[in-house]
Amino acid sequence: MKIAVLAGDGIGREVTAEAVKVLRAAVGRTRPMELVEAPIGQAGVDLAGDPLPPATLQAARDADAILFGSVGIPGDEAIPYGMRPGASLLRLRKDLDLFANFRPAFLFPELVAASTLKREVVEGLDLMILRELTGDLYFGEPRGIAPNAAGAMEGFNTMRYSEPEIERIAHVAFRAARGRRSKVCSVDKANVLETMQLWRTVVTRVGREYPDVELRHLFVDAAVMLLMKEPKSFDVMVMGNVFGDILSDAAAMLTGSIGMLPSASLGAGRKGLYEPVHGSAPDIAGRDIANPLAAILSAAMMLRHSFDDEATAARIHGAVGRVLREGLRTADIHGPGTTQVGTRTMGDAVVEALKT
Ligand SMILES: NC(=O)c1ccc[n+]([C@@H]2O[C@H](COP(=O)([O-])OP(=O)(O)OC[C@H]3O[C@@H](n4cnc5c(N)ncnc54)[C@H](O)[C@@H]3O)[C@@H](O)[C@H]2O)c1
Ligand SMILES: CC(C)[C@H](C(=O)O)[C@@H](O)C(=O)O
Ligand SMILES: [Mg+2]
Repeated sequence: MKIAVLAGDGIGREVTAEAVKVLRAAVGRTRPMELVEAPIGQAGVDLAGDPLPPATLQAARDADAILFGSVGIPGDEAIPYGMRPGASLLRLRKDLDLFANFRPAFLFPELVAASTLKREVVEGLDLMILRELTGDLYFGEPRGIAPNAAGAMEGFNTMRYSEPEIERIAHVAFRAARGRRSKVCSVDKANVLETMQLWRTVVTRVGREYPDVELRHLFVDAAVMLLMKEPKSFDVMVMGNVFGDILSDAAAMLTGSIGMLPSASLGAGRKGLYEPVHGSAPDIAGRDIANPLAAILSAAMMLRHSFDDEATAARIHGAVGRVLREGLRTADIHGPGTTQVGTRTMGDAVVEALKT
């Protein structure tokens, strides 16, 4: 198992350290594991003058899987695109053609009280947001800021999806649904945008190859509303890059905290990039208070998808559940009757729970 560890910036470093700790403890001596650490994001700029240094890209290409933390620094939205920490992650996803981003929103029973919604609305929640990750406004050309014909500065980005790009993510959605509750909800904005009109046409056509899977279409505005109103009515929700970015953070409120949401970015093969959905959280970085469970659960997804080790993945999931049952909580999910702990203590507790 060759794993590139790209911890990045801010709390990315703190939570990745805990994920690595848990990974080492869970895998133990059962398989040889080589961890290759490399800088990315602002850490890449500081060390090598590039948010994605060539050596880091090479380490990611050479690895069987990538464990990613988060990238970003305060005010980075003002940095030119190429040098912006976030651009490193986008380049990596594109270079490795990791087009299918699985963002499960699963509510641990112990965290029902931490959810923003009422118990009956969220109890037992288990939905999968599948976000297309290498197209859309994120990568469409032309893009930029330039003077327009009237001499005013104009910012522009292009929403683009080709038929093959939509087809491949649609197939992933229907196949994923077959292993779950056989329902796909495709989220678009076909009532306004041509790109999304094509999206709906292609998803509908691909859906005919999966007559056993129920297909429903929603416009993104209604989808967000229904996600909050009746989240348990969904199974797999498939959507483009931009809507997936937004809806997955919204889903965090159903599961108690963004610190609970892991993700897997996959391509055609077994290789994947695994990262918490959250960012570098500069507001809490360096204080040992970030929730490391999303990163730890991302490591479990890595074992499942890249190394076909369902048993160890399930052990990690079980250990997280046990720690929550014991009442341990980081600040973001802390409430009455629970014990607040820091990032490192939470990681240690998961390692301990693996032994029982
Ligand atoms: N995948 C990534 O690397 C990624 C994802 C999102 C944002 N970012 C970057 O991160 C930086 C900050 O962005 P943001 O503030 O919009 O989003 P963020 O996800 O970093 O933080 C949003 C809020 O959630 C909290 N939070 C996030 N993760 C948490 C955790 N594990 N435990 C407890 N609380 C947590 C933060 O304290 C903050 O209040 C920006 O530079 C942004 O571009 C990176
Ligand atoms: C940091 C940023 C580029 C990234 C995205 O928008 O994809 C993040 O928000 C995410 O959700 O992974
Ligand atoms: Mg995001």
